[in-house]
Amino acid sequence: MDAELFPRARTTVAPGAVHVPDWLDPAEQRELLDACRQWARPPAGLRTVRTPGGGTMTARQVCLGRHWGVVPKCPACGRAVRDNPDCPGRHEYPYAYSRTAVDGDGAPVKPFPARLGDLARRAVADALGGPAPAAYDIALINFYGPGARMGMHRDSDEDADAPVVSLSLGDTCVFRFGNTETRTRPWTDVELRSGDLFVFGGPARFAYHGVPRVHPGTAPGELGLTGRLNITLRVSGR
Ligand SMILES: O=C(O)CCC(=O)C(=O)O
Ligand SMILES: [Fe+2]
Repeated sequence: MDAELFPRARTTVAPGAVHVPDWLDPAEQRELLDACRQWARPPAGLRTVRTPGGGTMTARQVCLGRHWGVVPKCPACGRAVRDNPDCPGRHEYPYAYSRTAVDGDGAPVKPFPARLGDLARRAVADALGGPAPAAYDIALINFYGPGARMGMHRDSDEDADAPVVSLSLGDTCVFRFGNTETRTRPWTDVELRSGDLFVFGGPARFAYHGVPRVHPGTAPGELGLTGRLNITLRVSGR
């Protein structure tokens, strides 16, 4: 498998953005994968995410705690998205969090397990040091099958600036971590492998990032996963 002579080093990719290789051991990875398989079952299970322009994302997703997706109505004022420029809500972009799988089967989203909150706090403490916020309450789990990728975007639908915690399982990917101003360069490409942790908070919290490539067939054989899973843990602030 990974035959490096030396363990991969932890890297600060930008102030507030830290990559910790091999943060989850093989047993923890398997346990998390088993849990993801349960969470991916209906109701409110793994779904294809629609994009505002009528397309679909190539990574499929399941949410815990809050459902993230395209909403036809603004959660702040109840009017059609893009239809009320005076609203303090999120009219500029029709994604939002809700309690049900509004763009899926409509079922209530599964609860956010307390142990994922514990994991998130441990991750923040390990990666960034210092105290971690208590309030982790959202998990977005993305499954990358053959050819799936994710375009450059910011995680900006939360009402909190707590660090985002990202855990990777299965195939290795190229994770592109950019800047807070534009979705273009400068960026840094980081290889995320099964068990790796990436945390972005502080000045890096709202940086653009994406997954331009997943390397098929690179998952550790003993994990038993074809493809890649990424779990991001977040604080909704609501
Ligand atoms: O798959 C990844 O590593 C990144 C996922 C991501 O950026 C997101 O879910 O917002
Ligand atoms: Fe993201």
